[in-house]
Amino acid sequence: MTIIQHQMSGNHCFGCSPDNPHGHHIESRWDGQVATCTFQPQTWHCAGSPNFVYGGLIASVIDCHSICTAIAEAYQREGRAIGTGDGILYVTGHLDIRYLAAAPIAGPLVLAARVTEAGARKSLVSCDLHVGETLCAQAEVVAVKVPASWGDA
Ligand SMILES: CCCCCCCCCCCCCCCC(=O)SCCNC(=O)CCNC(=O)[C@H](O)C(C)(C)COP(=O)(O)OP(=O)(O)OC[C@H]1O[C@@H](n2cnc3c(N)ncnc32)[C@H](O)[C@@H]1OP(=O)(O)O
Repeated sequence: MTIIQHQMSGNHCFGCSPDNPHGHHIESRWDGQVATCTFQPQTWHCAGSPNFVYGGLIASVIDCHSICTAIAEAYQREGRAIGTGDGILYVTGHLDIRYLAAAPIAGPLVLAARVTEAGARKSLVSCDLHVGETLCAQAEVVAVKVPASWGDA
């Protein structure tokens, strides 16, 4: 399965660049419809309780995974392999997360995202985050298309 982040160059993102030494290095696997991601939280990613994952970390991995899903789907819609030809870039316009159950720090966090609506300037992405059988968070993300030059600004 294609790892979205491995197909793109010039990515400095804290959440998903393979090259940011301080980042989360998430990897989003795209099957053409759904992108999945597994993230192993560390003990220091905890919330007030040492047993549960910090909500901001959950938002961070959902954000990156969802935007990369929007990017992958946009390349596919144009009939191009990810990262080929003129660059396609989306940013987060809106991130709406419902935290449904505390996520155990033992993890792993398992994310699944899909584009539910795609337009010329924006895509809507729906993302579920499970730990084991438990749906811990559910998000709706508005991904807004920006010029590729945004990545260099
Ligand atoms: C290719 C080169 C390689 C580069 C290297 C590779 C990198 C590869 C991986 C990167 C992965 C990064 C993953 C991390 C993602 C972040 O963390 S991005 C950082 C956080 N986000 C930001 O900083 C965005 C800041 N905001 C902005 O720049 C601008 O407000 C936006 C979001 C671009 C919108 O600009 P705008 O000119 O207002 O857009 P506008 O034309 O008015 O709206 C377009 C559409 O989006 C909708 N929209 C706009 N804003 C919103 C909003 N906030 N809520 C809802 N809808 C909205 C509008 O209603 C409109 O919809 P339609 O009318 O078309 O239906």
